[in-house]
Amino acid sequence: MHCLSALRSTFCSQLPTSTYRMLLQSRLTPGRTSKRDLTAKVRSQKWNQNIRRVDRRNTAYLLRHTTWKDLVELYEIAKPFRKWIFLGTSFMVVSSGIFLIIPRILGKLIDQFESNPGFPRSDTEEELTIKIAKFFKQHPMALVGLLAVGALATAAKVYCLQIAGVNIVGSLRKAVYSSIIRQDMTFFDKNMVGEIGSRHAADTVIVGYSVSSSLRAGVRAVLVGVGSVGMMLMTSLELSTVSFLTAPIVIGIFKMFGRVQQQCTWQLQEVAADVNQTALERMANMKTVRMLSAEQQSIDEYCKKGELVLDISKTEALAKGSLIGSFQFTGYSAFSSILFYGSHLINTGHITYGELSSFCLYAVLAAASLSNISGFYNEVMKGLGASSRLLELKNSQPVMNLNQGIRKTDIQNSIRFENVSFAYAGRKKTLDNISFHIPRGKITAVIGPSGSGKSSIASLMLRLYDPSEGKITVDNTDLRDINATAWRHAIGTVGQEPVLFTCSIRENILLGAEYPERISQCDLEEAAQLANALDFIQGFEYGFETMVGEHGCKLSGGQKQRIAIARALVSKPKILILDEATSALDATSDYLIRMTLSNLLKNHNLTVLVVAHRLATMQQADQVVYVNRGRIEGQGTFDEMMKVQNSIVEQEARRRGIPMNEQMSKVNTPVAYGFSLKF
Ligand SMILES: Nc1ncnc2c1ncn2[C@@H]1O[C@H](COP(=O)(O)OP(=O)(O)OP(=O)(O)O)[C@@H](O)[C@H]1O
Repeated sequence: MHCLSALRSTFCSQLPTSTYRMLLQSRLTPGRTSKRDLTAKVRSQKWNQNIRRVDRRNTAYLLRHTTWKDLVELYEIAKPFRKWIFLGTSFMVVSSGIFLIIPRILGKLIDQFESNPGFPRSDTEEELTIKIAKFFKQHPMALVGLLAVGALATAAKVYCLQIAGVNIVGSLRKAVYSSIIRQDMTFFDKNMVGEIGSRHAADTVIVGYSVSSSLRAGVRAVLVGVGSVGMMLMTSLELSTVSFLTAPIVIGIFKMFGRVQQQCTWQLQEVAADVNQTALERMANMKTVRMLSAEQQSIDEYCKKGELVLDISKTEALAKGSLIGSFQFTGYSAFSSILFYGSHLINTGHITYGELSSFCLYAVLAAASLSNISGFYNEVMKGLGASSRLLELKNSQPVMNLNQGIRKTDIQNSIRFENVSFAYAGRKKTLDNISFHIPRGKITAVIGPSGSGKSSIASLMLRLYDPSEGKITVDNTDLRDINATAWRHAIGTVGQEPVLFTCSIRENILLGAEYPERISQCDLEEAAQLANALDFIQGFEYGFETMVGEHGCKLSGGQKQRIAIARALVSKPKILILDEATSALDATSDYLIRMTLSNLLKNHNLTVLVVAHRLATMQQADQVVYVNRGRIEGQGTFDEMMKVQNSIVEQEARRRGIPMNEQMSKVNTPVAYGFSLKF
């Protein structure tokens, strides 16, 4: 459970995957119709009237995706644990065998104790069970011993199959998580992280339940069911015929109500994932909900979706109730018929009291098995549906292989964007035929209005996405041919908003290292010192071991930012990508961060791409690239850009409402950094 909740929190914390990818924790489907769409359609319909139609769609979807290939694949995952499965099944055969023979022996014992006129009917009836019954009559403790062996075999069976189940689900969960974390960024653009997370968590629980409890109960039910029916036939053919007459009725009832129940259960899983997603999203962004006073709105939305769950649950409960009620009616009717007809057979000397008793016990066992088999069928189908979705996630192949290609960790000359165009999935071109170069050891500032494509350029340089057209080269090697993992490790990245994970400061900083185990305390402190973070970290009671809270909520904005900078620097990268934040920090934090980066850029001969929002940053750059609506509209040094009539830099300043002369005069004072522009 602990592991599960950890996974759930990993998934559902809604941390941007691009950040995670940038930090290269990827060491470790193409999108389909969103379930949200399905839910929206379902909501817009009157459930009680249309449930069959909607459910069929869903069932069709699930069954279409449940193939024998899935079973084969599940078997492959289960293969390493076949020893446990074999042991468990063997113990199951032993325990089922013992408990199947007991009613027959008890029947014979009853006949031995009773002065039964029909017992034994002939010498040939000195069958094995009679001999065993006689033995147990003389040695009653042996019967207790046999029962104890049966119980021990049952306990061993449960243990072995549970271990097998837990291991199989663990392997499946790991495989699916590894696959999700390696997907292309497009996958996360198309799919809602909360929904994938809750599906991953919920589906693995369902598969886990199916392969451990349900499968165990199901196989036992089949064994006991077949055995009981066999024993019923052996005990009395006439009574068996009466009992089996009820079978078509039971099957009919199961078909009628069982299917509706099954469909409702599947539908519930879909809707529950959506409700879960809504709740998690709001809870993860509580500050924003509070600031917008959107509490009531959030509750209303949650309740609205909850009503849908209630609607489906009502139908499910009705089907379930009808199923159980009908089973009970049929069962008791069949049992009464057996007793009536059985007493008639005793009177006519066809069977003995003991045989009627055995038969009744076997009939109860058979009925219980039938009910367990139907439950087993439901659970297995549910498990197959869930596993097919998990396998779909597991087998989804990302276009970009993270660990293939040339390992490049530095540049000799430059990075070049050559006629690069790029569009996000389902969007128009974000970047349109852009060409520029980022020389080694120089600072390149990309400027431009909001939404013009600056951060997208940074994403392409990090190889979070590949260009749709044109190419990016690193010393004449196409970036597509370069090992993405190694390349990203070579680049220190500070994003627009600092993203911290729910762990200690040390762990957050080490996320930036390719080999965290090789980073010494000295390296860690050096990175923190460079990022101007060492003083405040050492001021905390637990220093580097201080937990930062969810999304770093226990730290100030400036502290988060500086830890993010330390994380970018801990591996001593030669290339830096800095995306200036557009929201304001307090002037002092802003100044500290600015000075930190300024010193870093001056003294470390780094190749830097900075998405700049402030003039001070632009002024520090060796070249400035102006992007507007996805096109490059100006390029040159800061001074060159300033000389241009109605210069772009001036336009930028004016657009931001900053008088040029005032801005330039204050460029090196703390006040200059307080107006909004920062890393
Ligand atoms: N993951 C995404 N999926 C789809 N569209 C996206 C995605 N990220 C950005 N966009 C779109 O691409 C365009 C450029 O976005 P980008 O973030 O590169 O702009 P920007 O210049 O960095 O903006 P800002 O200065 O406001 O940060 C915008 O229209 C944006 O809506």
